[in-house]
Amino acid sequence: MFSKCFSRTGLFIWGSRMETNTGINKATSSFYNVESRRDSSTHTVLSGSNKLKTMDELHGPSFLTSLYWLFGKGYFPITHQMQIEHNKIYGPLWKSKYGPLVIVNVASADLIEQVLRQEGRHPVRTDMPHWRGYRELRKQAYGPLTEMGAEWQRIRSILNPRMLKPKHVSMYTGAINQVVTDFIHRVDWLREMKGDGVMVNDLAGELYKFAFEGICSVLFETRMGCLNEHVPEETQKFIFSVGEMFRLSPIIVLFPKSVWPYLPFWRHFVAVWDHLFKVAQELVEQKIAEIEKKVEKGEPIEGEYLTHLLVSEQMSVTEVLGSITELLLAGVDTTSNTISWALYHLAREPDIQEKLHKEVSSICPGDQVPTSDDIARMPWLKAIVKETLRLYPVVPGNARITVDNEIVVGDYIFPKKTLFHLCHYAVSYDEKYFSQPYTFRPERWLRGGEEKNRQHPFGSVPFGFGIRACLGKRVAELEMYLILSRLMKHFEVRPDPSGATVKPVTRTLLVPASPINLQFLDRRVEQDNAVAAKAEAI
Ligand code: HEM
Repeated sequence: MFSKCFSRTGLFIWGSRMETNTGINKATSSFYNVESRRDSSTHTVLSGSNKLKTMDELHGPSFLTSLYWLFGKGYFPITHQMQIEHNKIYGPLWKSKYGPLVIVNVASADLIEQVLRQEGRHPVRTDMPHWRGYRELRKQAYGPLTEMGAEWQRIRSILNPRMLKPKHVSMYTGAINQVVTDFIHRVDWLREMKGDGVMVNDLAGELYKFAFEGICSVLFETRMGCLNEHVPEETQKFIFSVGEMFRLSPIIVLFPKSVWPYLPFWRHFVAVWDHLFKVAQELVEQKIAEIEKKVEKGEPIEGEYLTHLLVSEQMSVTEVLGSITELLLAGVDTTSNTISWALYHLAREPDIQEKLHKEVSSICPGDQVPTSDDIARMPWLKAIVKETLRLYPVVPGNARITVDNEIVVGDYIFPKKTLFHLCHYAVSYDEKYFSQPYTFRPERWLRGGEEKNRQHPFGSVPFGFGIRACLGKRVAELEMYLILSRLMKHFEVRPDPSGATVKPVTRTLLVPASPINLQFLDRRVEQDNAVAAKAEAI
């Protein structure tokens, strides 16, 4: 039973696979001068002057030991931490057994680079049976997260340009800035109504609404009212459904597919997916109706993401719906949690916050609202986001599966269909790559700095790597930069006076284990008081 669960994925990794036409990836084979080929995974392979070991020679915890770690020692909700502990015990390459399934864990930047650089034409993370199972059940199309092979490549080639090309992404600045303005009003309202004039409780919960509103404004050019005083029920339900889907995913995969229909939480899992697709479908239908009206009236059809997808007719409406649903769900918890962690640290590190406030105020003085051009001149802001993602990579463990080729990683040769778990969280906290790894030090990311020059390019890759890397990277960055810079202009953020520290847990994604509550002190009042004091003095 456990083999299926862990095999198929998502217990603690997001995965994908490598494909090449030859047996052993060319780059690696020439590096290792691999001449003789593995004839069975149980024998050591002689390759030129190098002796490659096989997977059988790789050590690691047994099935029972792994179960003990997860459920006996309580690492199931903190599998990111288990990466660090196992790295200490077994070194940077070890295998974990779950019944007949074997996962190869990779916890060094060099070895992760080797795995990722051997990525084939159609990388796939994992087969995601539970997510794909829902789509099969409801006859829905796969999107970029769940599709594979040549079909995946086709979808990405359609979805990529308006998500990743800087000239397109910068066009979303106005829409996102309006959402930021509404978020600031909401912070004002929350402080007044619920926080004794300063506190905002459960910041991550509030930022989910921001992120949902933000991604909807990008995809649909529509406002959802998530940041109104009274949040629409549908929106609340959507955000709740995303959270439930991520929470249930690692539980569902514990069971073989054949028993899913009999599990009480499978019904709940299907219901939350139904809601995600329903919301996306309503938005897509609304857009189709808008376009049809314009066509009838002979008006030009202008618009960004969804309009372009529908008008270009490169995908069927069902395919558009499959992709839009996945973009929506990928766009909520990811950015919101990263912004929460950034603010959490800024509140605890007043010097870092002050430096950011100065940077933003000097580039955008007075009431000037930061734009994407302004952001390009804010290296401290960017360094803060990078450092936040190093300490809290939303995807703490990514993956790749070799599908139809053997590859060499380190001193080992791995057969096809090997599942590699890329332990990004462990690497982020490794002293080899980052000095004072547990300290929030954005300066390590500043260009020209000594530490930056020494950095390993695969030390922190929070958005993944290669052609299967995050589709929303540029939009996510723009959202995070625009909101953090504006919040800094308006507020000084201070920690929860109760002194509560917040730790992360892994629920597919890395999220805060408890609510992040922060004080937001109004800088506008301070500025007004300073002006008044100056006037009085004169
Ligand atoms: C802080 C924000 C975010 C982080 C850290 C993040 C991180 C990641 C990572 C690590 C992957 C896997 C990449 C790989 O396997 O190499 C991924 C995939 C993906 N992300 Fe993001 N993401 C973020 C925000 C977003 C947003 C806002 C969207 C939607 C607009 C999005 C959409 C996607 C999609 C669709 C994929 C699947 C791509 C594919 O398999 O082809 N992400 N993301």
